[in-house]
Amino acid sequence: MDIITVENLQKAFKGRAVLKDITFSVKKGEVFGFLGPNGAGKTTTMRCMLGLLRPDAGEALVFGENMAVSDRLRGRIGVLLEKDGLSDRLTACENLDYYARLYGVSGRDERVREILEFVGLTERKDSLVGTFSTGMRRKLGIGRAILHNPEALFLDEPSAGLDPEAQRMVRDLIADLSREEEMTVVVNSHNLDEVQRVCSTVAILHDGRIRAFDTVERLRSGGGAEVRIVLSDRSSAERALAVLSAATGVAAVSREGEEVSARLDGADVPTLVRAMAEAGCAIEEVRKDHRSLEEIYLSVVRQAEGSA
Ligand SMILES: Nc1ncnc2c1ncn2[C@@H]1O[C@H](COP(=O)(O)OP(=O)(O)OP(=O)(O)O)[C@@H](O)[C@H]1O
Repeated sequence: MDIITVENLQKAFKGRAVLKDITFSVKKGEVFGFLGPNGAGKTTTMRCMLGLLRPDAGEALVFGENMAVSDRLRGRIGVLLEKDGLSDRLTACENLDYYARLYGVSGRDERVREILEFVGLTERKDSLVGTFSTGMRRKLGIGRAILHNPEALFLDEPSAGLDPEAQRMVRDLIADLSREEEMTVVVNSHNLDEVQRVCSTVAILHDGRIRAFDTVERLRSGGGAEVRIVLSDRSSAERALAVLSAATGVAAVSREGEEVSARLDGADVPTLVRAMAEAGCAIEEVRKDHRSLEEIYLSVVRQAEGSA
């Protein structure tokens, strides 16, 4: 079931087209990563989805409705934008309590305690938010966004400016929300490693258009996985090279000493390993690699720049 549908979205600021034609959808329970260079239009798209900005054409629907006109949807979504809505002059606990009242959360005290625990801030619950590090503040911001148990969560650059440990905590929080709460999560991000680790689906935005949109798994295995085989000796490697060259579904083969590499185009690894073993190759190690999301992102963006 699609929770979010964005269709042919267009938006210009002062006559400059920022979103030229944006179409994608997000299914229930997915963690969707929205990627793109600075200024590509990620935040603008998110603001259109949230009903904070009116598109010039096209539509962005959440739970089948336009958020700009359907206020009752607010309780079903959680949002953490660049401005996190937390007050420096209140403690972590008081901030959450304020929002719990605003959302009419039942069992307020218990829920605030639960959220503080979930984001790992129980020990700092009585500290003023103004004294928090960027990472602690971000965690509390995520806690604030999920306080009312939303079905869908929108995060704009959740790990920007965080050190690696805090980035990891944010990543783990997102993964937990998806796994344990089956929350649908939309993440705008520049952090390709984070997206590769937590997102199930991604869209790559460049110059106001979607240049790639697929599951992370399919994107990474598209364009051919590569298999590397280490043989025990050189004659085995030469034999393996001959077997792989003759096999169907192998796009390219090369050898370097005792190591043979093959780019796959339909062939599966167990069949190739069996064929090499039958030809008497002494195999030490077999490793299959997929392209990283970073490689895919860079090639998509470069291709888009080349065609612009
Ligand atoms: N309210 C506005 N008025 C004028 N221009 C705007 C407005 N909001 C965004 N823009 C412009 O639209 C473009 C896209 O901005 P947006 O913030 O959506 O990009 P982004 O992909 O989120 O970038 P970043 O990764 O840097 O956050 C930018 O050139 C920005 O200056």
